[in-house]
Amino acid sequence: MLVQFYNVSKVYNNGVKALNDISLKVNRGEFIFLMGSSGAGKSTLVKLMIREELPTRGQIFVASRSVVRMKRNEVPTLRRNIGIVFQDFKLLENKTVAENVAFAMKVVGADAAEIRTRVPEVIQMVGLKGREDSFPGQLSGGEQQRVGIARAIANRPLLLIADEPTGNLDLDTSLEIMDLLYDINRKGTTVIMATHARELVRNAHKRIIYLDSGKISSDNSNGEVFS
Ligand SMILES: Nc1ncnc2c1ncn2[C@@H]1O[C@H](COP(=O)(O)OP(=O)(O)OP(=O)(O)O)[C@@H](O)[C@H]1O
Repeated sequence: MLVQFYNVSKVYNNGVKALNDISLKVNRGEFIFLMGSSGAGKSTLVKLMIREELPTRGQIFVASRSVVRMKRNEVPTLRRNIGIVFQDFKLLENKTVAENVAFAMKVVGADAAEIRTRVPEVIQMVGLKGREDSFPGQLSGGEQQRVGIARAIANRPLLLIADEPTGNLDLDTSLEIMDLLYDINRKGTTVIMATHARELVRNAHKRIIYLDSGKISSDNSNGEVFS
């Protein structure tokens, strides 16, 4: 078991109840779509997993460690085990493709030799060989998201969280990004992808968790899309 939520609720300081008694388990190796309308609580669920927010009630475990009881000095280890891909890429514009990936490794304390071998490896994996020295501004949206994915997997995370990763991309490019995420999942990384894109989820035959007003309204392993 990689992620466990037990009766988790989150009430923000302004009184908004973003999550209401959520329980869920994620096995190692799963690929999960997280769906639900705007405000349903998807981002809150993600923030709790990476301990950017703490729950108001309930327990959360990631890789058997309690995220709630975790000491401050254990948070970097948690975050190293989780790679995150953002809708708006969040690349460093004044760094090249290779430097963006290398930087993500440097900040978690990887040594120079490790960085030298791993950076070309992940760049190749995401299909950007030959673009190492390009800057983000010289790349298409799809290519920029590939850099975002390369950076997220550079430290070999147990879990990859993609928050609306295709939100800024056209359908063809989105499908290419999906193939890349499936490929990463096949190689063993657990993937949780929050999305509104029904056309990507439909026929994917992956587990879909629907949130509705802070509750899980369905959790379907067959990958059936409900209206
Ligand atoms: N930091 C915060 N402080 C107060 N309320 C918040 C905060 N973050 C989120 N909320 C509220 O919590 C609820 C759930 O928001 P959340 O961002 O988790 O939804 P979401 O499903 O990710 O939405 P979207 O699809 O638009 O990203 C919303 O009502 C939102 O306004």
